[in-house]
Amino acid sequence: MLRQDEWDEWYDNLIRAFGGVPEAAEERELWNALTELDRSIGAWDGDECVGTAGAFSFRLTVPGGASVPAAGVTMVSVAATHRRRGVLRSMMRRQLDDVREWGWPLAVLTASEPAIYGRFGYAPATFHVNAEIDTTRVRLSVPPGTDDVRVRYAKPADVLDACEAVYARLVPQRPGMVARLPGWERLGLLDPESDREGASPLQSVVAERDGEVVGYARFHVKPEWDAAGPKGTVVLRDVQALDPAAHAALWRFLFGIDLTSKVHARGRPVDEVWQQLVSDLRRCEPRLRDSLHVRLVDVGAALEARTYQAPVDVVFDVEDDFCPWNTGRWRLSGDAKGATCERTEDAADLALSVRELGAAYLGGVSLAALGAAGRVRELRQGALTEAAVGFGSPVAPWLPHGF
Ligand SMILES: CC(=O)SCCNC(=O)CCNC(=O)[C@H](O)C(C)(C)COP(=O)(O)OP(=O)(O)OC[C@H]1O[C@@H](n2cnc3c(N)ncnc32)[C@H](O)[C@@H]1OP(=O)(O)O
Repeated sequence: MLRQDEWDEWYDNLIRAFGGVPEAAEERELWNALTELDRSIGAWDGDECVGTAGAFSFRLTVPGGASVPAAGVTMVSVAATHRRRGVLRSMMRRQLDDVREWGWPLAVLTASEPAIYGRFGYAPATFHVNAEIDTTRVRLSVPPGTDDVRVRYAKPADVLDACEAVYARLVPQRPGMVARLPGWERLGLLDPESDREGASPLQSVVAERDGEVVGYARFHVKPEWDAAGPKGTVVLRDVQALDPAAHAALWRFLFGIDLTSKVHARGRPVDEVWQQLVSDLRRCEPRLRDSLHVRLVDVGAALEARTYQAPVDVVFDVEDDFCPWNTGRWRLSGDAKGATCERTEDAADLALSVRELGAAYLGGVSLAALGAAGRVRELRQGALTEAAVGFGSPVAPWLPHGF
Protein backbone atom coordinates (compact mmCIF):
# COMPACT_ATOMS: atom_id res chain seq x y z
CA MET A 1 0.00 0.00 0.00
CA LEU A 2 1.42 3.32 -1.07
CA ARG A 3 0.38 6.67 0.39
CA GLN A 4 -0.58 9.48 -1.95
CA ASP A 5 2.09 11.72 -0.39
CA GLU A 6 4.72 9.09 -1.30
CA TRP A 7 3.69 8.88 -4.94
CA ASP A 8 6.01 11.58 -6.32
CA GLU A 9 9.17 10.06 -4.86
CA TRP A 10 7.98 6.58 -5.80
CA TYR A 11 7.29 7.62 -9.39
CA ASP A 12 10.58 9.54 -9.62
CA ASN A 13 12.39 6.27 -8.83
CA LEU A 14 10.55 4.66 -11.75
CA ILE A 15 11.35 7.48 -14.17
CA ARG A 16 15.02 7.46 -13.14
CA ALA A 17 15.25 3.69 -13.68
CA PHE A 18 13.98 4.27 -17.21
CA GLY A 19 16.72 6.81 -17.89
CA GLY A 20 15.53 9.87 -16.02
CA VAL A 21 13.94 11.83 -18.88
CA PRO A 22 10.91 13.49 -17.30
CA GLU A 23 7.47 12.80 -18.71
CA ALA A 24 5.28 15.64 -19.89
CA ALA A 25 3.19 17.06 -17.05
CA GLU A 26 -0.08 15.82 -18.57
CA GLU A 27 1.28 12.28 -18.86
CA ARG A 28 2.59 12.23 -15.30
CA GLU A 29 -0.72 13.58 -14.04
CA LEU A 30 -2.61 10.84 -15.89
CA TRP A 31 -0.48 8.03 -14.43
CA ASN A 32 -0.85 9.62 -11.00
CA ALA A 33 -4.62 9.52 -11.40
CA LEU A 34 -4.57 5.94 -12.67
CA THR A 35 -2.22 4.54 -10.00
CA GLU A 36 -4.09 2.23 -7.65
CA LEU A 37 -2.35 3.09 -4.39
CA ASP A 38 -3.76 0.14 -2.46
CA ARG A 39 -2.31 -2.24 -5.06
CA SER A 40 1.11 -0.55 -5.24
CA ILE A 41 4.34 -1.67 -3.59
CA GLY A 42 7.30 0.49 -2.61
CA ALA A 43 10.69 -0.81 -1.45
CA TRP A 44 12.37 1.61 0.94
CA ASP A 45 15.93 1.85 2.21
CA GLY A 46 15.40 3.99 5.29
CA ASP A 47 13.26 6.79 3.95
CA GLU A 48 14.60 6.49 0.39
CA CYS A 49 12.43 4.80 -2.22
CA VAL A 50 14.49 2.19 -4.09
CA GLY A 51 11.85 -0.03 -5.64
CA THR A 52 8.40 0.30 -7.21
CA ALA A 53 5.73 -2.05 -8.51
CA GLY A 54 2.08 -1.43 -9.23
CA ALA A 55 -0.97 -3.35 -10.35
CA PHE A 56 -4.11 -2.25 -12.18
CA SER A 57 -7.39 -4.06 -11.57
CA PHE A 58 -7.94 -5.07 -15.17
CA ARG A 59 -10.58 -7.30 -16.65
CA LEU A 60 -9.08 -9.19 -19.55
CA THR A 61 -10.97 -10.85 -22.37
CA VAL A 62 -10.17 -14.56 -22.67
CA PRO A 63 -11.12 -17.06 -25.41
CA GLY A 64 -14.88 -17.46 -25.32
CA GLY A 65 -15.39 -13.79 -24.47
CA ALA A 66 -15.41 -13.81 -20.66
CA SER A 67 -13.91 -10.84 -18.86
CA VAL A 68 -11.53 -12.19 -16.22
CA PRO A 69 -9.93 -10.27 -13.32
CA ALA A 70 -6.23 -9.80 -14.01
CA ALA A 71 -3.55 -7.82 -12.22
CA GLY A 72 -2.02 -5.46 -14.77
CA VAL A 73 1.52 -5.41 -13.40
CA THR A 74 3.17 -2.08 -14.06
CA MET A 75 5.66 0.60 -13.01
CA VAL A 76 8.30 -1.92 -11.95
CA SER A 77 11.69 -0.45 -11.12
CA VAL A 78 14.67 -0.81 -8.81
CA ALA A 79 17.21 1.98 -8.23
CA ALA A 80 20.53 1.25 -9.94
CA THR A 81 22.24 1.66 -6.55
CA HIS A 82 20.23 -1.33 -5.29
CA ARG A 83 20.06 -3.56 -8.37
CA ARG A 84 20.72 -7.31 -8.38
CA ARG A 85 20.21 -7.74 -4.66
CA GLY A 86 16.82 -9.37 -4.93
CA VAL A 87 14.61 -6.27 -4.58
CA LEU A 88 12.61 -7.15 -7.70
CA ARG A 89 12.29 -10.74 -6.57
CA SER A 90 10.91 -9.67 -3.18
CA MET A 91 8.39 -7.32 -4.84
CA MET A 92 7.26 -10.06 -7.25
CA ARG A 93 6.86 -12.43 -4.29
CA ARG A 94 4.70 -9.95 -2.41
CA GLN A 95 2.70 -8.99 -5.47
CA LEU A 96 1.81 -12.52 -6.58
CA ASP A 97 0.85 -13.43 -3.01
CA ASP A 98 -1.40 -10.33 -2.99
CA VAL A 99 -2.97 -11.19 -6.36
CA ARG A 100 -3.75 -14.66 -5.07
CA GLU A 101 -5.34 -13.16 -1.97
CA TRP A 102 -7.45 -10.80 -4.10
CA GLY A 103 -8.76 -13.93 -5.81
CA TRP A 104 -7.66 -12.92 -9.32
CA PRO A 105 -6.65 -15.86 -11.49
CA LEU A 106 -4.25 -13.93 -13.75
CA ALA A 107 -1.39 -11.46 -13.70
CA VAL A 108 -0.28 -9.79 -16.93
CA LEU A 109 2.40 -7.33 -17.98
CA THR A 110 4.36 -5.87 -20.84
CA ALA A 111 8.08 -6.23 -20.25
CA SER A 112 10.79 -3.61 -20.76
CA GLU A 113 13.04 -6.62 -21.40
CA PRO A 114 11.44 -10.00 -22.08
CA ALA A 115 14.22 -11.89 -20.27
CA ILE A 116 13.17 -10.62 -16.83
CA TYR A 117 9.85 -12.22 -16.02
CA GLY A 118 10.02 -15.90 -17.04
CA ARG A 119 11.56 -16.80 -13.67
CA PHE A 120 8.38 -15.50 -12.02
CA GLY A 121 6.13 -17.65 -14.22
CA TYR A 122 5.21 -15.14 -16.94
CA ALA A 123 5.39 -15.96 -20.64
CA PRO A 124 4.72 -13.98 -23.83
CA ALA A 125 1.13 -14.78 -24.83
CA THR A 126 0.25 -12.08 -27.32
CA PHE A 127 2.22 -10.52 -30.10
CA HIS A 128 1.85 -7.43 -32.21
CA VAL A 129 3.04 -6.16 -35.54
CA ASN A 130 4.89 -2.95 -36.33
CA ALA A 131 4.78 -1.97 -39.99
CA GLU A 132 6.19 0.67 -42.33
CA ILE A 133 3.76 0.61 -45.22
CA ASP A 134 4.95 2.14 -48.49
CA THR A 135 1.66 3.61 -49.63
CA THR A 136 3.10 4.73 -52.96
CA ARG A 137 3.62 1.09 -53.96
CA VAL A 138 1.12 -0.92 -51.93
CA ARG A 139 -2.46 -1.01 -53.17
CA LEU A 140 -5.54 -1.81 -51.11
CA SER A 141 -8.43 -3.93 -52.42
CA VAL A 142 -11.54 -3.00 -50.52
CA PRO A 143 -14.66 -5.16 -50.01
CA PRO A 144 -18.17 -4.30 -51.23
CA GLY A 145 -19.88 -1.68 -49.09
CA THR A 146 -16.76 0.35 -48.43
CA ASP A 147 -18.14 3.29 -50.41
CA ASP A 148 -21.21 3.34 -48.15
CA VAL A 149 -19.01 4.30 -45.20
CA ARG A 150 -18.45 8.01 -44.68
CA VAL A 151 -15.12 9.05 -43.19
CA ARG A 152 -15.11 12.47 -41.58
CA TYR A 153 -12.66 14.45 -39.52
CA ALA A 154 -13.58 15.15 -35.92
CA LYS A 155 -11.65 16.43 -32.95
CA PRO A 156 -10.57 13.41 -30.87
CA ALA A 157 -12.18 14.74 -27.67
CA ASP A 158 -15.44 15.63 -29.44
CA VAL A 159 -16.08 12.05 -30.59
CA LEU A 160 -14.61 10.30 -27.56
CA ASP A 161 -17.91 8.83 -26.36
CA ALA A 162 -18.78 7.40 -29.77
CA CYS A 163 -15.27 5.94 -30.14
CA GLU A 164 -15.44 4.45 -26.66
CA ALA A 165 -18.75 2.79 -27.60
CA VAL A 166 -17.04 1.16 -30.59
CA TYR A 167 -14.16 0.03 -28.38
CA ALA A 168 -16.55 -1.42 -25.78
CA ARG A 169 -18.25 -3.52 -28.47
CA LEU A 170 -14.89 -4.88 -29.61
CA VAL A 171 -13.54 -5.80 -26.16
CA PRO A 172 -15.40 -9.14 -25.81
CA GLN A 173 -14.56 -10.14 -29.38
CA ARG A 174 -10.79 -10.46 -29.04
CA PRO A 175 -8.78 -12.21 -26.28
CA GLY A 176 -6.21 -9.92 -24.72
CA MET A 177 -8.36 -6.80 -24.85
CA VAL A 178 -8.87 -4.90 -21.63
CA ALA A 179 -12.22 -3.45 -20.57
CA ARG A 180 -11.98 0.27 -19.88
CA LEU A 181 -11.58 1.31 -16.27
CA PRO A 182 -12.72 4.83 -15.40
CA GLY A 183 -10.16 7.36 -16.64
CA TRP A 184 -8.39 5.02 -19.05
CA GLU A 185 -10.17 6.51 -22.06
CA ARG A 186 -7.86 9.53 -21.51
CA LEU A 187 -4.83 7.43 -22.51
CA GLY A 188 -5.93 7.42 -26.16
CA LEU A 189 -6.11 11.21 -26.20
CA LEU A 190 -2.78 11.83 -24.50
CA ASP A 191 -0.80 14.05 -26.84
CA PRO A 192 2.20 15.77 -25.24
CA GLU A 193 4.09 17.93 -27.70
CA SER A 194 7.39 16.47 -26.49
CA ASP A 195 6.38 13.03 -27.83
CA ARG A 196 5.44 14.18 -31.32
CA GLU A 197 8.96 14.34 -32.83
CA GLY A 198 7.93 16.85 -35.45
CA ALA A 199 4.53 15.33 -36.19
CA SER A 200 1.18 17.09 -35.94
CA PRO A 201 -1.04 17.14 -32.88
CA LEU A 202 -3.35 14.13 -32.65
CA GLN A 203 -5.91 14.00 -35.45
CA SER A 204 -8.87 11.69 -35.81
CA VAL A 205 -11.56 10.57 -38.20
CA VAL A 206 -14.70 8.59 -37.55
CA ALA A 207 -16.26 6.10 -39.96
CA GLU A 208 -20.04 6.42 -40.13
CA ARG A 209 -22.77 4.39 -41.77
CA ASP A 210 -26.26 5.88 -41.78
CA GLY A 211 -25.08 8.43 -39.22
CA GLU A 212 -23.84 5.80 -36.76
CA VAL A 213 -20.15 5.66 -35.79
CA VAL A 214 -18.80 2.25 -36.84
CA GLY A 215 -15.09 2.92 -36.47
CA TYR A 216 -12.40 5.49 -35.87
CA ALA A 217 -8.74 6.21 -36.50
CA ARG A 218 -6.36 8.38 -34.49
CA PHE A 219 -3.09 9.45 -36.02
CA HIS A 220 -0.47 12.14 -36.45
CA VAL A 221 0.92 13.37 -39.76
CA LYS A 222 4.63 14.04 -39.98
CA PRO A 223 5.37 16.20 -43.02
CA GLU A 224 8.66 15.75 -44.80
CA TRP A 225 10.04 17.01 -48.10
CA ASP A 226 13.10 16.27 -50.17
CA ALA A 227 14.31 17.39 -53.62
CA ALA A 228 11.80 15.08 -55.32
CA GLY A 229 8.82 16.42 -53.36
CA PRO A 230 6.66 15.41 -50.41
CA LYS A 231 7.24 12.18 -48.48
CA GLY A 232 5.31 12.60 -45.25
CA THR A 233 4.38 9.84 -42.82
CA VAL A 234 1.05 8.95 -41.26
CA VAL A 235 1.89 7.89 -37.72
CA LEU A 236 -0.99 5.67 -36.70
CA ARG A 237 -2.00 5.76 -33.04
CA ASP A 238 -5.09 3.56 -33.22
CA VAL A 239 -7.73 2.27 -35.58
CA GLN A 240 -10.78 0.30 -34.55
CA ALA A 241 -13.81 -0.73 -36.59
CA LEU A 242 -16.89 -2.90 -36.24
CA ASP A 243 -17.11 -4.49 -39.68
CA PRO A 244 -15.05 -5.18 -42.83
CA ALA A 245 -16.28 -2.19 -44.82
CA ALA A 246 -15.58 0.22 -41.96
CA HIS A 247 -12.05 -1.21 -41.56
CA ALA A 248 -11.41 -0.87 -45.28
CA ALA A 249 -12.76 2.68 -45.44
CA LEU A 250 -10.46 3.76 -42.62
CA TRP A 251 -7.38 2.09 -44.05
CA ARG A 252 -8.14 3.51 -47.51
CA PHE A 253 -8.31 6.93 -45.93
CA LEU A 254 -5.00 6.42 -44.08
CA PHE A 255 -3.30 5.22 -47.28
CA GLY A 256 -4.52 8.21 -49.26
CA ILE A 257 -3.66 11.29 -47.20
CA ASP A 258 -2.08 13.84 -49.51
CA LEU A 259 1.66 14.56 -49.29
CA THR A 260 2.30 11.29 -47.42
CA SER A 261 3.97 8.17 -48.76
CA LYS A 262 4.12 5.94 -45.70
CA VAL A 263 1.91 4.66 -42.90
CA HIS A 264 3.87 3.88 -39.77
CA ALA A 265 1.76 1.47 -37.69
CA ARG A 266 2.85 0.23 -34.28
CA GLY A 267 1.41 -2.39 -31.98
CA ARG A 268 -1.21 -3.74 -34.39
CA PRO A 269 -2.91 -7.17 -34.18
CA VAL A 270 -1.04 -9.94 -35.99
CA ASP A 271 -4.19 -10.76 -37.98
CA GLU A 272 -5.42 -7.22 -38.68
CA VAL A 273 -7.50 -6.80 -41.83
CA TRP A 274 -5.08 -4.60 -43.77
CA GLN A 275 -2.77 -7.58 -44.21
CA GLN A 276 -5.51 -9.30 -46.25
CA LEU A 277 -6.24 -6.20 -48.34
CA VAL A 278 -2.76 -5.13 -49.42
CA SER A 279 -1.18 -5.97 -52.76
CA ASP A 280 2.33 -6.44 -51.35
CA LEU A 281 2.94 -7.45 -47.74
CA ARG A 282 6.72 -7.22 -48.11
CA ARG A 283 6.52 -3.51 -48.80
CA CYS A 284 4.66 -3.16 -45.49
CA GLU A 285 7.75 -4.41 -43.64
CA PRO A 286 5.87 -6.19 -40.85
CA ARG A 287 7.89 -6.94 -37.73
CA LEU A 288 6.71 -9.17 -34.91
CA ARG A 289 7.13 -8.33 -31.22
CA ASP A 290 6.05 -9.88 -27.96
CA SER A 291 3.37 -7.89 -26.20
CA LEU A 292 1.35 -9.20 -23.24
CA HIS A 293 3.03 -11.68 -20.89
CA VAL A 294 0.60 -13.85 -18.96
CA ARG A 295 1.00 -15.55 -15.58
CA LEU A 296 -1.59 -17.99 -14.28
CA VAL A 297 -1.86 -17.17 -10.58
CA ASP A 298 -4.58 -19.74 -9.96
CA VAL A 299 -4.29 -22.50 -12.58
CA GLY A 300 -7.67 -24.07 -11.84
CA ALA A 301 -9.67 -20.82 -11.87
CA ALA A 302 -7.83 -19.48 -14.93
CA LEU A 303 -8.39 -22.58 -17.05
CA GLU A 304 -12.05 -22.68 -16.01
CA ALA A 305 -12.58 -19.03 -16.94
CA ARG A 306 -12.06 -19.54 -20.67
CA THR A 307 -13.69 -21.87 -23.17
CA TYR A 308 -12.12 -24.32 -25.63
CA GLN A 309 -12.89 -24.28 -29.34
CA ALA A 310 -12.87 -28.10 -29.49
CA PRO A 311 -13.53 -30.58 -26.67
CA VAL A 312 -10.58 -31.12 -24.36
CA ASP A 313 -10.19 -33.70 -21.59
CA VAL A 314 -6.59 -33.78 -20.43
CA VAL A 315 -4.62 -34.11 -17.22
CA PHE A 316 -1.81 -31.57 -16.92
CA ASP A 317 1.14 -32.17 -14.64
CA VAL A 318 2.07 -28.59 -13.79
CA GLU A 319 5.34 -27.35 -12.33
CA ASP A 320 5.35 -23.93 -10.70
CA ASP A 321 8.42 -23.11 -8.62
CA PHE A 322 7.48 -19.52 -7.80
CA CYS A 323 3.81 -20.18 -6.93
CA PRO A 324 3.95 -23.77 -5.66
CA TRP A 325 0.23 -23.83 -4.89
CA ASN A 326 -0.26 -24.50 -8.62
CA THR A 327 2.13 -27.45 -8.76
CA GLY A 328 0.59 -30.89 -9.34
CA ARG A 329 -1.96 -32.60 -11.54
CA TRP A 330 -5.06 -30.86 -12.88
CA ARG A 331 -7.82 -32.35 -15.04
CA LEU A 332 -9.22 -29.91 -17.55
CA SER A 333 -12.50 -30.88 -19.22
CA GLY A 334 -13.96 -28.28 -21.49
CA ASP A 335 -15.47 -27.29 -24.78
CA ALA A 336 -16.94 -24.21 -26.44
CA LYS A 337 -19.60 -23.87 -23.73
CA GLY A 338 -17.46 -24.01 -20.60
CA ALA A 339 -14.90 -25.92 -18.60
CA THR A 340 -13.99 -27.43 -15.26
CA CYS A 341 -10.45 -27.75 -13.99
CA GLU A 342 -9.83 -29.66 -10.80
CA ARG A 343 -7.06 -31.37 -8.94
CA THR A 344 -6.72 -35.06 -9.72
CA GLU A 345 -4.71 -38.14 -8.82
CA ASP A 346 -5.13 -39.53 -12.37
CA ALA A 347 -2.12 -40.15 -14.58
CA ALA A 348 -0.88 -37.09 -16.44
CA ASP A 349 -1.34 -36.65 -20.21
CA LEU A 350 0.88 -33.58 -20.62
CA ALA A 351 3.73 -32.32 -18.44
CA LEU A 352 4.66 -28.65 -18.56
CA SER A 353 5.42 -25.63 -16.42
CA VAL A 354 3.04 -22.80 -15.63
CA ARG A 355 4.85 -20.69 -18.25
CA GLU A 356 3.69 -22.90 -21.11
CA LEU A 357 0.12 -22.67 -19.82
CA GLY A 358 0.49 -18.86 -19.65
CA ALA A 359 1.87 -18.70 -23.19
CA ALA A 360 -0.99 -20.80 -24.60
CA TYR A 361 -3.72 -19.34 -22.39
CA LEU A 362 -5.07 -16.67 -24.76
CA GLY A 363 -4.78 -18.85 -27.88
CA GLY A 364 -1.83 -16.97 -29.38
CA VAL A 365 0.85 -19.62 -28.86
CA SER A 366 0.19 -23.23 -29.84
CA LEU A 367 0.80 -25.93 -27.25
CA ALA A 368 1.92 -28.05 -30.22
CA ALA A 369 4.64 -25.49 -31.01
CA LEU A 370 5.73 -25.57 -27.38
CA GLY A 371 5.72 -29.36 -27.56
CA ALA A 372 7.85 -29.30 -30.71
CA ALA A 373 10.31 -27.12 -28.81
CA GLY A 374 10.46 -29.69 -26.03
CA ARG A 375 8.67 -27.45 -23.55
CA VAL A 376 5.58 -29.67 -23.24
CA ARG A 377 6.00 -33.42 -22.77
CA GLU A 378 3.27 -35.63 -24.20
CA LEU A 379 2.63 -38.61 -21.91
CA ARG A 380 -0.52 -39.89 -23.66
CA GLN A 381 -0.45 -40.10 -27.42
CA GLY A 382 -2.84 -37.62 -29.01
CA ALA A 383 -3.15 -35.42 -25.93
CA LEU A 384 -0.93 -32.67 -27.32
CA THR A 385 -2.94 -32.23 -30.52
CA GLU A 386 -6.20 -32.41 -28.58
CA ALA A 387 -5.08 -29.69 -26.18
CA ALA A 388 -3.44 -27.56 -28.89
CA VAL A 389 -6.62 -27.49 -30.98
CA GLY A 390 -8.82 -26.80 -27.97
CA PHE A 391 -6.67 -23.94 -26.68
CA GLY A 392 -6.55 -22.20 -30.07
CA SER A 393 -8.42 -19.01 -30.92
CA PRO A 394 -9.90 -18.07 -34.30
CA VAL A 395 -9.01 -14.44 -33.54
CA ALA A 396 -5.43 -13.62 -32.58
CA PRO A 397 -5.16 -12.27 -29.05
CA TRP A 398 -4.06 -8.65 -28.88
CA LEU A 399 -3.39 -6.02 -26.26
CA PRO A 400 -4.61 -2.71 -27.66
CA HIS A 401 -2.51 -0.34 -25.53
CA GLY A 402 0.45 -0.30 -23.21
CA PHE A 403 0.26 0.22 -19.47
C1 LIG B 1 6.07 -4.60 -16.00
C2 LIG B 1 7.14 -3.53 -16.03
O1 LIG B 1 6.97 -2.51 -15.42
S1 LIG B 1 8.56 -3.77 -16.94
C3 LIG B 1 9.74 -2.57 -16.34
C4 LIG B 1 10.89 -3.18 -15.64
N1 LIG B 1 11.78 -2.09 -15.23
C5 LIG B 1 12.88 -1.69 -15.92
O2 LIG B 1 13.25 -2.25 -16.92
C6 LIG B 1 13.61 -0.48 -15.37
C7 LIG B 1 15.13 -0.70 -15.31
N2 LIG B 1 15.51 -1.90 -14.60
C8 LIG B 1 15.30 -2.05 -13.27
O3 LIG B 1 14.68 -1.22 -12.60
C9 LIG B 1 15.83 -3.31 -12.58
O4 LIG B 1 17.05 -3.68 -13.20
C10 LIG B 1 14.87 -4.52 -12.62
C11 LIG B 1 13.53 -4.13 -11.98
C12 LIG B 1 14.63 -4.99 -14.05
C13 LIG B 1 15.52 -5.69 -11.86
O5 LIG B 1 15.58 -5.39 -10.47
P1 LIG B 1 16.64 -6.11 -9.48
O6 LIG B 1 16.23 -5.75 -8.10
O7 LIG B 1 18.01 -5.80 -9.94
O8 LIG B 1 16.33 -7.65 -9.74
P2 LIG B 1 16.65 -8.85 -8.73
O9 LIG B 1 17.99 -8.59 -8.08
O10 LIG B 1 15.51 -9.08 -7.82
O11 LIG B 1 16.78 -10.03 -9.76
C14 LIG B 1 15.93 -11.16 -9.78
C15 LIG B 1 16.38 -12.04 -10.91
O12 LIG B 1 16.10 -11.37 -12.17
C16 LIG B 1 17.30 -11.29 -12.94
N3 LIG B 1 17.25 -10.03 -13.66
C17 LIG B 1 17.07 -8.80 -13.16
N4 LIG B 1 17.05 -7.89 -14.14
C18 LIG B 1 17.21 -8.55 -15.30
C19 LIG B 1 17.28 -8.14 -16.65
N5 LIG B 1 17.18 -6.84 -17.02
N6 LIG B 1 17.41 -9.09 -17.61
C20 LIG B 1 17.51 -10.40 -17.25
N7 LIG B 1 17.46 -10.85 -15.96
C21 LIG B 1 17.32 -9.91 -15.00
C22 LIG B 1 18.41 -11.33 -11.92
O13 LIG B 1 19.61 -11.75 -12.53
C23 LIG B 1 17.87 -12.34 -10.93
O14 LIG B 1 18.05 -13.63 -11.50
P3 LIG B 1 17.99 -14.99 -10.65
O15 LIG B 1 16.53 -15.32 -10.51
O16 LIG B 1 18.69 -15.98 -11.52
O17 LIG B 1 18.67 -14.72 -9.35
